[in-house]
Amino acid sequence: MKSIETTINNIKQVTDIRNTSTGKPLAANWCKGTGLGGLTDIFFNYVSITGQSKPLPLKKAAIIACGDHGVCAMNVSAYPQKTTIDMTRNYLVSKGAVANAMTNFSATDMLVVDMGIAADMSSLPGLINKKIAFGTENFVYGPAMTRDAAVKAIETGIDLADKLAAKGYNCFLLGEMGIANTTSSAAIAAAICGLTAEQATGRGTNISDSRLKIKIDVVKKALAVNKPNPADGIDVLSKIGGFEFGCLAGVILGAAAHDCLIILDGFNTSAAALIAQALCPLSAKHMMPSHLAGEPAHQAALQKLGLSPYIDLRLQLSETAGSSVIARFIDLAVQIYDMLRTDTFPDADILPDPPATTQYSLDKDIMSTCQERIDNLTKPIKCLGKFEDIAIFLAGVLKKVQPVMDDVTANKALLLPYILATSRCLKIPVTNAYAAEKVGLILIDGALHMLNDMKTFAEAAVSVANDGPGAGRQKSTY
Ligand SMILES: O=C(O)c1ccc[n+]([C@@H]2O[C@H](COP(=O)([O-])O)[C@@H](O)[C@H]2O)c1
Ligand SMILES: Cc1cc2nc[nH]c2cc1C
Repeated sequence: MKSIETTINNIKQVTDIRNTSTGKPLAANWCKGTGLGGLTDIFFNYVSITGQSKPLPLKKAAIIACGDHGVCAMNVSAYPQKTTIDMTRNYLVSKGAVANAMTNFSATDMLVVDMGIAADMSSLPGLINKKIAFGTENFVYGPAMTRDAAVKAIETGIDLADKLAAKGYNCFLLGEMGIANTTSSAAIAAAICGLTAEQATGRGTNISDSRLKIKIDVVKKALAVNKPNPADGIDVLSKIGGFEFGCLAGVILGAAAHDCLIILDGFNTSAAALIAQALCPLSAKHMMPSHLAGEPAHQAALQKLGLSPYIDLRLQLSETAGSSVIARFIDLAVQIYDMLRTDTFPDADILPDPPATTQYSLDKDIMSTCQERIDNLTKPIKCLGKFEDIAIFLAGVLKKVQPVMDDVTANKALLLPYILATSRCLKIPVTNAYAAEKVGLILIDGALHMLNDMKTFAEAAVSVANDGPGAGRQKSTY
């Protein structure tokens, strides 16, 4: 197993390939296209990080690190701690979680790692057992883990990345599962970005106002009791972190040392990234952001990392939902690049701003049945924002609770204005009509993967919410 220090020593600076002699032909080919908006940055960040002179499609691995948190005892989540076990089973047995749907959507191989679930998981087939302890200590009273355990968690992630890079993976998507871990990530962001507990703490799994008050107080106490040193990533991780965050920080360092791309996801993956950056500032240059999550400190965390999100889908999760979208956009950008290089990119209109809209006739009953199903899929309620809106809209237009991509293709002429409008989730919109249609269809494909690949709480035997808007709405019998 490689040490943190050896790994860090192998991480190189990333330079924008457009400023190098290898990159000039790439830039010249790409410039033949017009109206490619945010795809331009996505494409050049990918090739710059991976140092490719002939851009290739991605070979993607998702690492879902799972761990429990002693701080769960403070009543800071909308779900019982057992949900960490339930969801880990769901990834591997029922295969009905967001991470299953999204890795299907982005053709990503998924690995699930037990870094510290508070139960014996040894009988679960497919689970990579790297358990460090049965959950962290409650960091309100003292450090979450020892310094040695923090180092071990990071080195576990480095080792996973080393092995995957040796198999040819060049892109890493990060995911995590751990009830109460947004209390940890809020504390990490507060410590490293210099935020108050109030600024850093959000609703996580969508907790009520009363739990949010408790959670803010818990973060305040954790910072006062532990006094993490923001300049020392291991100190921060050991005092207020989680085993899964250590693993993901290690994956980032290991992947960066192999010139691989790391695509961040929600707030929790940014907390892991802040730890990696504290250990090795250069590692942040190997990361690409995806979406802006609902947690209030996500913006500050991304800013500290020097990143600006490409999309806003109102997602509140780190289960590869945002990173899968960016992975699909990279694959699209590589296809477009190939067409530009070979002069086969179709002539396309430049769209007006804003694009044309259409009034659709919507079946409200079908939409509310679809909404109920989505609320009962194994995820915190309302955490998939725009994906949920897209699926419900399509159900209403196509008059089918669970439409599929073939239904969209069969009704493409009708749906085209909606498809083009959907493409506008990119912060720098694509105005080329050909590319905008592809971008819109990718988002629709993601939404329909969520709707059709995910299982309900009852089907996957996952615990439902006991607080916030999910309580009562999510049913263990649905
Ligand atoms: O990463 C995010 O942006 C994010 C935001 C809200 C919730 N989560 C997920 O919800 C769980 C933690 O939420 P909580 O309320 O239990 O702290 C954990 O399993 C995360 O994967 C993740
Ligand atoms: C509560 C909950 C938290 C999660 N975190 C990641 N996936 C999740 C799914 C559920 C259901």
